[in-house]
Amino acid sequence: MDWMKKRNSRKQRQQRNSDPLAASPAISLQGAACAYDGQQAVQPLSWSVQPGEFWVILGPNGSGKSSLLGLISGAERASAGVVNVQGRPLAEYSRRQLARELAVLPQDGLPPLGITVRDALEMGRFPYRDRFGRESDIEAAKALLARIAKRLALTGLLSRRLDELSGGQRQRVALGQVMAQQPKVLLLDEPTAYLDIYYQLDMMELVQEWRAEEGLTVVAVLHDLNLAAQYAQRLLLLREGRRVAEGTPEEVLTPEVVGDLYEVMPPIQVGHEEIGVPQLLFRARSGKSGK
Ligand SMILES: Nc1ncnc2c1ncn2[C@@H]1O[C@H](COP(=O)(O)OP(=O)(O)OP(=O)(O)O)[C@@H](O)[C@H]1O
Repeated sequence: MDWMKKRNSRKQRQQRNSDPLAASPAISLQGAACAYDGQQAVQPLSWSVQPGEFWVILGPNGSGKSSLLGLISGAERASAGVVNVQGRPLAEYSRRQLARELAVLPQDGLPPLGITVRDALEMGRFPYRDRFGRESDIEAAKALLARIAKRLALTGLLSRRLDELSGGQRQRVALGQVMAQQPKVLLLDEPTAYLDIYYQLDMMELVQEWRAEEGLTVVAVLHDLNLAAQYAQRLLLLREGRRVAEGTPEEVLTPEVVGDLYEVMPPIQVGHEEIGVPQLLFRARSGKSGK
């Protein structure tokens, strides 16, 4: 029987090798740049994100983080180079095809519209509807939305209008909407910007769980370095549209690198006993607070 096992594993290897997507990064940039009216917001960048990885992009205001997400999502056209998603150049995707592969959760989530939570979740299914707005398997779609609502504790809110929800609840609905889209890659642009600590952790935990269960690839822009250190497997640090560092939180979030990047006093690094990742305490330039 050994020969059979060997033959099967050889066959599997060959199948993997002959499948051009099998070894593809989820996202790859080759010299990709973004410019507005000739001003470079992202300098030519080559960068790869492997399937299932959790990346966080960090950098000061105006360093090109959102522009980089825009390049990956196709919201911004590359002024140079190539962007591939799931092994295929962005330019080759139709809008619907891309929406099945990649979803974006913006900073302000969903606006406080008069539509219900149920409607908002259903809107996430747009890449799977035909031109008459029908799903090919209505029952499966209903079951999916019910699972998502349960998971996000939205079941009791399905008939509520978005303008009757808190900002934190609306951000949860926004996450539910992108979950309904069933993407393989999720881009998050400061998803916790307007949330209190409870909802910040809640949002990051939900994304982390989704990633762990379904092998989702995640790229998030965050301003909170300590939150980034807790969730990211890898960090990309930008300044003036250029990569200044890349690596694990332990490798990258050193007091020197962070102090230099944000032009602040090098923060005090404390090892968090429970979670085992570096956490940073910032201090005013004078070394005193409140002055
Ligand atoms: N639509 C636009 N038109 C012209 N310039 C733009 C546009 N969007 C961004 N920029 C410029 O590109 C540069 C990078 O901006 P970007 O928003 O990508 O930075 P960021 O790191 O996401 O900033 P922040 O942390 O403040 O959100 C900035 O100089 C900004 O002024």
